[in-house]
Amino acid sequence: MCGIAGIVSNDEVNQELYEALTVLQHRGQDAAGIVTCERERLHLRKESGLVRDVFHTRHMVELKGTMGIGHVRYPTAGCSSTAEAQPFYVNSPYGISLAHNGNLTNAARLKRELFRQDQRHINTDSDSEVLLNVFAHEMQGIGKLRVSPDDVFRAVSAVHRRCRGAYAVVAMVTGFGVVGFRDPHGIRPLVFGEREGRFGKDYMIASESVALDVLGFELVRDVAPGEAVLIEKDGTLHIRQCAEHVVHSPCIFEFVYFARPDSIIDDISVYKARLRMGDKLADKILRERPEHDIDVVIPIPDTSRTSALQLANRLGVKYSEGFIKNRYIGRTFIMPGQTLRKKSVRQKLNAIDLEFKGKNVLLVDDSIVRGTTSTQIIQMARDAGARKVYFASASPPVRYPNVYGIDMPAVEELIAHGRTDEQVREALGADWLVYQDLADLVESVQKGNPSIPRFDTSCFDKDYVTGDIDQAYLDRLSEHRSDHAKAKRDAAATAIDLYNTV
Ligand SMILES: O=P(O)(O)OC[C@H]1O[C@H](OP(=O)(O)OP(=O)(O)O)[C@H](O)[C@@H]1O
Ligand SMILES: NC(=O)CC[C@H](N)C(=O)O
Ligand SMILES: [Mg+2]
Repeated sequence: MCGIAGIVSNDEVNQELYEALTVLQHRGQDAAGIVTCERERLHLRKESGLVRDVFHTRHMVELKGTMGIGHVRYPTAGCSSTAEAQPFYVNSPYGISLAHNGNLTNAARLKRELFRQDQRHINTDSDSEVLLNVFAHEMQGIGKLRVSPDDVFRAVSAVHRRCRGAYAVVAMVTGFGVVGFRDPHGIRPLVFGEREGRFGKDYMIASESVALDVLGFELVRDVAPGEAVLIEKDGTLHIRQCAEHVVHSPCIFEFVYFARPDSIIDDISVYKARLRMGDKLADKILRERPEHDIDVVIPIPDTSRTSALQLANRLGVKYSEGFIKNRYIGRTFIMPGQTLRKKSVRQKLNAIDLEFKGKNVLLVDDSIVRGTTSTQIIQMARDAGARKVYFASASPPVRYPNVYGIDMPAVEELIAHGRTDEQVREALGADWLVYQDLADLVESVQKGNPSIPRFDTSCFDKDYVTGDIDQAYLDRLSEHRSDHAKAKRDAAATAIDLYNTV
């Protein structure tokens, strides 16, 4: 999952883009980048690392201009090399830069097409570079010196015809404006907002509404699936639906784990959705074990806190913060490589023994994916003296790869793949394991906006909303992106790119 942001303002945007990326850091910890436009000149800084490590004062002063876009990356294609940090840039036509959240499912075919038909060179294995070049090629077709909003919208329509998969995008056309668009399924989130600037309106497009809140922008609404929102450099706003067929089906995992609870996605409060997940899970526990002997409910910080609290309330059982999280360690699930993820869980979480000693504890997490967190946490609860360790997951078992921008490519890495719930319980070492039912999860989220017809739930049920995923695709994905394959590729990667401020 990546975070993207774009701002067109009356004032310099460097500091605000930096702040926006900091607020979106939970969506990507691997690399960060900002490109700004000062009249006809672009300024770029991107590098591997967290936002606070990538941008130093010397970079910030160079990032001049009143419009720009930014990106925080969590790789789901290609490798972790700095060469694949975003925004990407092509000089022709017009000088276009682009930041992408999601994952194209037909990137390999498009890459061949771009080379053979469009005579374009793609220098990395990133699907986002492919996406930029498709967009650029369609803009090339305009064949005019000056771009108009119609031209940009036509190019976005062509992107929708050629690209498959998930893409929430901000792109900047040098000297012209910033455009945000979302794939026709609206798999990844994208919102826009406005604010009264010094000489007129300022606009911002971002992955999550929390970035608008923090920067003082008023949320206007979500960018609709297939829609494009274009802000010209003078602040003129244009909006157009650019897709022919739209089936809104956002990724449900955003609500389970990725998004911040204080964000509103597709008119659904992530916080409230998580509270409802807690309610539903409590109801299931009461159904399955009306005579349960749980003494205390303990969340696994951070993400499960919201649903765990509600679950405890509903059960009428004490809630306790028995694990303390080191605030300087990031999210472990989106770290690259299993060795680092494993080590980081222990560095990140520590138990307060007295909350466990002699008690039957119910540990609650939002999800169990590889089982890295839950296996260690259960052991820590036992080491802290718990009598019984029960485990509840606010989402169903993750059994299938995600192909839309979450890096879970290889089924053999998923602890629930090929295992019954009982076998997972055994593998985790828990005394009891309860998973949320998929129908309950969907209901928890959908209740916030019943007009959304469906959600992408593919990692739970193998039903891929774009309809273009078969077993051969999943096999190729697993071969290319398993932890093992990635480690090999990352070691070999080199950086060749546009001049990068150092
Ligand atoms: O089964 P796993 O492969 O371990 O993945 C699932 C865990 O990873 C995530 O936590 P993470 O530490 O990434 O972030 P958080 O602090 O937001 O909970 C998620 O909240 C689960 O705790
Ligand atoms: N998580 C994402 O959205 C990743 C975007 C893009 N596929 C990349 O790997 O850089
Ligand atoms: Mg967690």
